[in-house]
Amino acid sequence: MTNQTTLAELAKEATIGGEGTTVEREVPTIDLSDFDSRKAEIADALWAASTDIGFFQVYNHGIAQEDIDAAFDTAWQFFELPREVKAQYPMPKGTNAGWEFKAQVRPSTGTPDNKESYQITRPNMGGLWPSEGELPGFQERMLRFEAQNWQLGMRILSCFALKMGFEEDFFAKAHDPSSDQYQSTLRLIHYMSMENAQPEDFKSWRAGAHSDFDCLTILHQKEGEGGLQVCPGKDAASGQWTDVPPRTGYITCNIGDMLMRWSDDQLQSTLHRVRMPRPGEYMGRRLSLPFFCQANRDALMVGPLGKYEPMTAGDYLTMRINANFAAIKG
Ligand SMILES: O=C(O)CCC(=O)C(=O)O
Ligand SMILES: [Fe+2]
Repeated sequence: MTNQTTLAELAKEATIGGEGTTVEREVPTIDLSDFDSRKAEIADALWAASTDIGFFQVYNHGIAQEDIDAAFDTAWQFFELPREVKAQYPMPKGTNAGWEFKAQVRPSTGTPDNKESYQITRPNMGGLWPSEGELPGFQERMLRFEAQNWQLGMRILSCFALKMGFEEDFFAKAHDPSSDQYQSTLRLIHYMSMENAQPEDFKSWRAGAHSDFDCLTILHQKEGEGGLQVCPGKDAASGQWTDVPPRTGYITCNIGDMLMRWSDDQLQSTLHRVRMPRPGEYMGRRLSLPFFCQANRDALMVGPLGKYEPMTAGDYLTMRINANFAAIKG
């Protein structure tokens, strides 16, 4: 069962690398204001969006816009550091920590994404923080932003817990940041400017089609820096993609493979990608800040309907990463 699932997930990615067509679809927007008193209603809306398209945007989400803007500014300060400085903090293989440059190859495309990224996974940051001299305040600001995202992620996951018949703090316990088993990740991404690019450069992808491995992704984007497209499950074979334009005040969220399995395939992990800008669109650099809620390595995934064998989140991720790697090599 386990291996079949992995192969099915990979087969889904490998057949979906083409351009496809663009269609309009509605991505639900969900108001999180008065969260505690409106929780049942919010949980219904989150569940409806996530059992259907697997993507939604939240507003009145509790993270101050100035904190999001400051996180983007700080991320840009990092990417502007000289290459030799960033190269001191390379991502160790098989981890989600440190800096990589055009190194993430997707099975769907077989080519590296046209981006650089820096990832923060709390327990794995030894030797990977830029020094205070190189970038003052970076570590402190980014850890604070990571915690704000964790908070929002756990609020949303508490609604899924409610719907799945678990205790409301079930997922917060499974994503405990004080444990050395913690593996949730804040990623800073810089997609390079295409202002002086050659026509053939536009044939690659900013991020090739993929589904996320995690439970839930909280994705910060900047208005005017679009490109994210989604392709919901039942339409994946038809290659019909839908633009999700970023809007100030809204945070885009999506279900990942881990929560799809954990929910016995009730919640949908949906293919998505970041396309290149088209003629007439903004050609400059694009930044995004996704936070991946990945349950701690020792968290045991047992679905409410018992569809799959119990498995730890650590084993699940290792299985996915190895299968991805094999698919790329094959
Ligand atoms: O940059 C984006 O908008 C999406 C990034 C993404 O899908 C990912 O890093 O998994
Ligand atoms: Fe993604």
